[in-house]
Amino acid sequence: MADDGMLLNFSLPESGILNKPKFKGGTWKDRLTAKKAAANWHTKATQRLTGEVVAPKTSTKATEVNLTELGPRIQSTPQNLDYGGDRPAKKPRVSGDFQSKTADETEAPAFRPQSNSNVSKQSGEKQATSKGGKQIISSLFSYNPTSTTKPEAKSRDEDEAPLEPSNAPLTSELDTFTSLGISTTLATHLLKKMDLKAPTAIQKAAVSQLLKDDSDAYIQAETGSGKTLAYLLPIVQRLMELSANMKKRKVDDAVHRDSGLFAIILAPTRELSKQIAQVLGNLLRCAHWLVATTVIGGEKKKSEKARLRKGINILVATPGRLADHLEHTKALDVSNVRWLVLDEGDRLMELGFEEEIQKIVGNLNNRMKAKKDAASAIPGLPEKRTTVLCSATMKMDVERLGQISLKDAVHIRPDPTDIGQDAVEEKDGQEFFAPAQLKQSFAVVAPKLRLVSLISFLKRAFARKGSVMKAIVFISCADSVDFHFDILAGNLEGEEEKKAIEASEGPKTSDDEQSKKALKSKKPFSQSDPTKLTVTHTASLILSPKTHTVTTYRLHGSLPQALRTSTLAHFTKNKDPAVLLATDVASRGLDLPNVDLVVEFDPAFAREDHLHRIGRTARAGRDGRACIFLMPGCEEGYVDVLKSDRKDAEMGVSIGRQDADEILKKGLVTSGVMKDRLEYMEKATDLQLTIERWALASPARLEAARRAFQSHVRAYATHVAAERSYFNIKQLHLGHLAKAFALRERPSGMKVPGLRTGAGREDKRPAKIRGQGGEGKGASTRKKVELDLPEGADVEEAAKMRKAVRAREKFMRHAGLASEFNLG
Ligand SMILES: Nc1ncnc2c1ncn2[C@@H]1O[C@H](COP(=O)(O)OP(=O)(O)OP(=O)(O)O)[C@@H](O)[C@H]1O
Repeated sequence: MADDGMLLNFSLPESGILNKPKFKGGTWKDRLTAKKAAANWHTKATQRLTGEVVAPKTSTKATEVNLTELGPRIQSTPQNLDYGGDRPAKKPRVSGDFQSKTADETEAPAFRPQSNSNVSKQSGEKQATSKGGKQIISSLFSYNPTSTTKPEAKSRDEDEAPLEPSNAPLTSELDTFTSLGISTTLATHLLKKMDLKAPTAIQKAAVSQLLKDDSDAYIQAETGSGKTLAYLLPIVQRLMELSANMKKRKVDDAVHRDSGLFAIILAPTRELSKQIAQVLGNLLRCAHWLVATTVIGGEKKKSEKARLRKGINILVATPGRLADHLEHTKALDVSNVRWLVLDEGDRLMELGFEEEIQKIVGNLNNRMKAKKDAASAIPGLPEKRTTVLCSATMKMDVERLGQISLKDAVHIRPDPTDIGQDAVEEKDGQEFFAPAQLKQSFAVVAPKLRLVSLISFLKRAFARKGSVMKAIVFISCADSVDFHFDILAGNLEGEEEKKAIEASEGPKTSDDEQSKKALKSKKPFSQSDPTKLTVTHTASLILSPKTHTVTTYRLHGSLPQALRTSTLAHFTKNKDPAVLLATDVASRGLDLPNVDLVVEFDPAFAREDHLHRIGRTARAGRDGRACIFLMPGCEEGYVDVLKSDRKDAEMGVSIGRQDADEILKKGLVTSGVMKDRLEYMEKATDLQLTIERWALASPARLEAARRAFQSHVRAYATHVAAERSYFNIKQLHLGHLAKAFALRERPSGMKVPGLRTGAGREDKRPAKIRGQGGEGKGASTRKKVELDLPEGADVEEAAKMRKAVRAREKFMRHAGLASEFNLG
């Protein structure tokens, strides 16, 4: 089969499986090692077949590898993890150490499907020779750690009816927009032009409060509950009233673009800012004399300045860019600003925008005071400015941010009776949950099986047209997004590509071939090397079933802004099935239609981020599914965090659980009938080997795979301290993980030139200087990222958390993520 010499030993040896094989070839050391491995396997198989119980050893002696730039020494074999249960310290075997062997001469059973799959999983790792470099080719199904969790008896079934939604519009006849104080004109516009019949619970609470008085407010509600309109509606309503008053008093015709800037909305990402501006634009169609615009960077400042000069009433901005304009754009007069909204306030804080926000607030205060002194305020304009903070998740940072910009803020939350729930018992005021109707599950997948399991999972999800229209897969870093995009994009080149598709689907009929040909013709990029950053979407050969095409997309902060925008727009408009591979740039606030599945392939760095990620589905009362991939061992402890997402946990609603075996069977054995019980292993192995060969075939791809692996490990080291017991880098089996990046080399020897530093960013200056806000001079004065310290956290814990945040910040810069959040 393979030119890499991998032998898949599917048939039972004639001498019987319990007879010891003979060892030939290689050096005496290799023969001895192989003999020992086979003897060990032989003993275990005998014990199992004779019913003898083998007590698993819980620890393995770790072999340490020093992965450059990772900081702490990381062990290639994790501590305290049961990798096969009875294995002595494993010395990685390297194919280059062997002399060339024929398939017949290869003895250690790498992948040995037998009647007892447990036995096959205990079989030894296998090495093979390759022309040239040293390679480790391990079997996918051997030495995998065993899971520590069991499916719960009362788990929510996939096909079960969803629970009552908690973020849907209200259904009572009494709950109308007009009953909240919204004018008939605006309410009619909402109904007729935006198809919004009734407010959601948070809109009901926020609109009535913000129309009633000018107190600062903190709006907190689940993801997808309509918070954007919850703050936009009262602002637009108040401005429409102001305009009507001016007309009545004959002060002026009405409010127009030169009347002044009345409201500023700040958001942490450009994508979110654009989305808010779009909702606002739709709203303002019924008040065309009000003008809104965005200043978010990513385009020439000159054109932003020109728009500001023309006059605007509402501004949507990212903090860095706004601070910059406040300093350098004279035309920007903020003396009339009476509403300041900080959307995703906790994120703004977390990414170190505190200084910019302080600068902005200070500037607004000064200009407002100066204007008052000049007694030239517009009649009817509120005396004081209202600051509104909006987020689905609340942390200490947000409260700190509140202290600098919010005074005696009213905490606005949905009335529990409106969302069919009892009042939530608050623990330190920090309770936030996933939407009730969201079906959550977790997949326990060993590191080696991650890549094939992801492909299988997505194949299964998109198998039936209409079952999943759109999915988002969250990946920790941009390099890894690119690597997985290249694979899903079907960029496996010619024969290999065909083999991978066949491996994952079985042989094709001529009709199938035709449909695949049609798919191929859609491919817009070169087949030879990793796709260029200019390609962000393409038909996915590997995911597309015979009946329809699945398009794969990628999105991360290292892409040029114009491309980020066009990619999202394309994904949004695409009416056919599509999957978006994205970093956390897509986790906050984005309202992408028809997303019915979120996959957290890499768990989020913190629970709050996880809630925002899964909140991209199950929005505004619609159904949705979310699945998180966890590795066997300590990561499975994260299920407790998943349980804490649910208000209904006490009602016995549990989180569904899937195993890699199940995922592979469902995704790869598409005929529905397995030829034998181990067919899925064969298919998974073929798929994995094809991808490995594809990666090996080009130095550029290999480098991309290495880069992805290293960035992934770096990212892994940046989980918040509070969750590091689940995501413990010392427990990470780097060798096994490397396989999920199609690598056949030791992590310790890996050299990755040119790790991503934010390529594709328009602003190439260092993050420090970019921190000045675009046209900055000198070094940044940005403060260190502040922490989400729980009350009573001790000094040691605080230090740990600080370190984690710093590491995360450093990683973000390294991985080009800083630009995702416009840290400059
Ligand atoms: N009253 C309503 N009736 C029906 N749909 C609504 C209503 N209000 C908002 N929506 C829709 O709900 C979806 C989510 O709204 P929005 O993006 O404002 O949620 P959010 O609470 O800000 O979410 P996140 O926390 O993820 O940012 C949007 O598609 C929006 O059009």
